[in-house]
Amino acid sequence: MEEKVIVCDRLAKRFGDFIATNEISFEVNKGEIFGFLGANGAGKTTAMRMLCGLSAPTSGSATIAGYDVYTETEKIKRNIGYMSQKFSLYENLTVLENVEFFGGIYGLTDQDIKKKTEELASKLGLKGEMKKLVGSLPLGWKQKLSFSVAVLHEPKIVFLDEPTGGVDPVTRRQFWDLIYEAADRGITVFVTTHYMDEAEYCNRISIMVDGKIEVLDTPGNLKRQFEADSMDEVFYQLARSAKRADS
Ligand SMILES: Nc1ncnc2c1ncn2[C@@H]1O[C@H](COP(=O)(O)OP(=O)(O)OP(=O)(O)O)[C@@H](O)[C@H]1O
Repeated sequence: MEEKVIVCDRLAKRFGDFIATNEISFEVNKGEIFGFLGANGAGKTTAMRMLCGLSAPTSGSATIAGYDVYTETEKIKRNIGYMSQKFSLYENLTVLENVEFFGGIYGLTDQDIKKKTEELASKLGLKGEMKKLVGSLPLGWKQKLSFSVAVLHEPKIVFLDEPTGGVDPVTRRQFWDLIYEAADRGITVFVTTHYMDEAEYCNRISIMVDGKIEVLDTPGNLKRQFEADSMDEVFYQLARSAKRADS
């Protein structure tokens, strides 16, 4: 049987009278790449914050790597990696200093950090750049580095919140090669994106509209269901029914 690393049942979050995430239910398997899509304001970030143990749900249940989102948030944090477009690396530290810093935060030994640093430098082709400030690197490199740092401690799940904003499809494709490698090692990838080429790369995707998950399936099945040639078309058909003002 497939190992379920995310199990979410009628998970909801209210802000006063407003229901940001409305009873969402789904499961994600070990090593799966799960795309979490929705228009602006659909409730993705709110849901992801609950799954990462950063915000208590109003109702429903969820376990992440077997740990409860109400009572075991510290254990959740130790077993996940997280990368977002907004928060990632320290721009005013060198590549090496960033890797050492996050390795330390994640509790890696000095020996592990050294080994991981060498692996990362060679895999990303950054051997000559380790002493450069992260701020001086092109955006695509920063994103790849940021992802590599988010999985430095081999977490069970890595959460990626719009990880590839602002780069071209070729650079996104290179980023996705890293995602596939991580998934092959058994790391589960939970990713939000607005780019439909990325949606096509996921094993399964859910699409949220106004706080609810409207559909959840493989990209191929969704295209068949909506008689669409692309995920763009599927997304458009669903998102145009959204009521929320900022969608
Ligand atoms: N702390 C809060 N208090 C009140 N309303 C909130 C709060 N956080 C989020 N919301 C509202 O909940 C809704 C969902 O927001 P959320 O950020 O989860 O959407 P999203 O799908 O991640 O959108 P985006 O793609 O723009 O990041 C929005 O209407 C937002 O204004």
